[in-house]
Amino acid sequence: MNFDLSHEKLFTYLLILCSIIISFGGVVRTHKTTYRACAVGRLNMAAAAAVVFRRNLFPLKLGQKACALHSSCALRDADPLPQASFFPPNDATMLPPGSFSDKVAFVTGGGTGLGRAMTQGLSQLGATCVIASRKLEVLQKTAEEITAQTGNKVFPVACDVRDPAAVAQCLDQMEKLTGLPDVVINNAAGNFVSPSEKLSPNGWKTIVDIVLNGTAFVTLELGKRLIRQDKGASFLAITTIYAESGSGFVVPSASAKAGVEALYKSLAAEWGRYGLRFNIIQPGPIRTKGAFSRLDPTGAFEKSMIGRIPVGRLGTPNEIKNLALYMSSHYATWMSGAVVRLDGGEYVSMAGEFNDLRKVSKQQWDLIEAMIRQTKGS
Ligand SMILES: CCCCCCCCC/C=C/C=C/C(=O)SCCNC(=O)CCNC(=O)[C@H](O)C(C)(C)COP(=O)(O)OP(=O)(O)OC[C@H]1O[C@@H](n2cnc3c(N)ncnc32)[C@H](O)[C@@H]1OP(=O)(O)O
Ligand SMILES: NC(=O)C1=CN([C@@H]2O[C@H](COP(=O)(O)OP(=O)(O)OC[C@H]3O[C@@H](n4cnc5c(N)ncnc54)[C@H](OP(=O)(O)O)[C@@H]3O)[C@@H](O)[C@H]2O)C=CC1
Repeated sequence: MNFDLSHEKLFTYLLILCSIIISFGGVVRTHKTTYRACAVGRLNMAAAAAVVFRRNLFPLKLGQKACALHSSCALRDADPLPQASFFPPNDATMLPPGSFSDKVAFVTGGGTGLGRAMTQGLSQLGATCVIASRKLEVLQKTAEEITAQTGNKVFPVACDVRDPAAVAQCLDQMEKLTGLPDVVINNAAGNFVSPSEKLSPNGWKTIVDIVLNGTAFVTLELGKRLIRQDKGASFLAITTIYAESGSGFVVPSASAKAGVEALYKSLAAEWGRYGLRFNIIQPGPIRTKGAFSRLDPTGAFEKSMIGRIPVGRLGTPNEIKNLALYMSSHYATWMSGAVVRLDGGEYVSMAGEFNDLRKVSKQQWDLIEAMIRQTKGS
């Protein structure tokens, strides 16, 4: 067997080994002060390991080395590309005030990240909102903050979307609080990067249960209730760009998100006759704690990811908010079965065979052109 252990790799493995040993120390010791010291040690070790891991994948220039060795720089956000200055995000709410007056909105995963941003926007434009997820404390805090900011009530309801009985109970609670919704946003999700050969059956099931079954339980239960009451509504699902292409290392999520898209397109065809619309947003990368802590925990991939986005930057939660509000509003009543990608061009940039030729310089193009012209008549 050929072991290629460069000094730097050896150092990385040693650091990871040290952090594991120190972690065990933290678990075994019970004295508070010692535990705290260990916890700090663990964090520093993890940060140092993250730095070295990142350096192995993307070697740094000389001037950056001092920063890389300092743990506070370890998980610094990657910079946007120069062209991003042409495309600044506009975080202002796009639709006119009152666009959701007298409307009720139900948002799963509305306590954090993109769900929170969409709830904030709906509430700002007049909606009464119900947000549902597992962590009641997180929901309560978000609900209080948004209600204080907009003056419109946001109700938190605890619900694990994997459990159909819990979903039914949550919707019972919602009916008592607000009545059935006019706007439904299926945003809750679970995900983590993992080589597929490391996935356990329960790892697979967990993601598929949250993303596909959870969306189906919420959508079918709400759909049946809305149909019974002869009430129209807009349903929106948040998927992702790799729902279409598939992606290695997030295979349960890719499979489940593709399922969600099939579910929504199918129901758009079947349930239009009941006054129900179904649409999908496929976001590209947007910095949220939930996503980045599970998809890029070391921070090693962010720079290369930004490098393949033609607009040169990540998206913002408010950009998704504005699109979601439009698609859920009375301005979009002719939109159903639509899949809208919002990703700064990342998807097409990854798909095109020749797109790496962006790296070719002007001089290199002159050379290439001359070589091609020389083939004339051959
Ligand atoms: C390249 C840079 C990327 C930067 C971002 C780019 C974005 C572009 C496109 C993005 C798409 C984004 C999609 C998203 O969905 S982001 C949303 C992320 N948010 C969340 O995931 C929030 C909710 N998540 C959770 O609660 C957990 O993470 C969870 C694991 C999904 C569920 O928690 P819980 O029910 O408590 O499950 P557990 O009991 O902890 O685990 C269940 C089984 O899963 C196994 N498992 C857990 N983590 C891992 C892992 N990292 N690797 C392998 N297996 C894992 C766990 O071991 C359990 O299985 P068992 O041991 O067999 O019982
Ligand atoms: N950020 C990004 O780059 C991208 C995100 N997306 C999609 O956007 C959506 C929001 O993600 P984002 O805001 O980034 O991440 P978050 O982790 O912040 O959001 C996920 C939400 O889902 C909730 N949730 C998870 N499991 C369950 C469950 N079993 N029952 C009920 N609620 C649950 C979580 O709340 P709780 O823990 O309280 O249950 C959380 O509020 C997701 O659908 C994600 O796939 C798509 C592409 C890119």
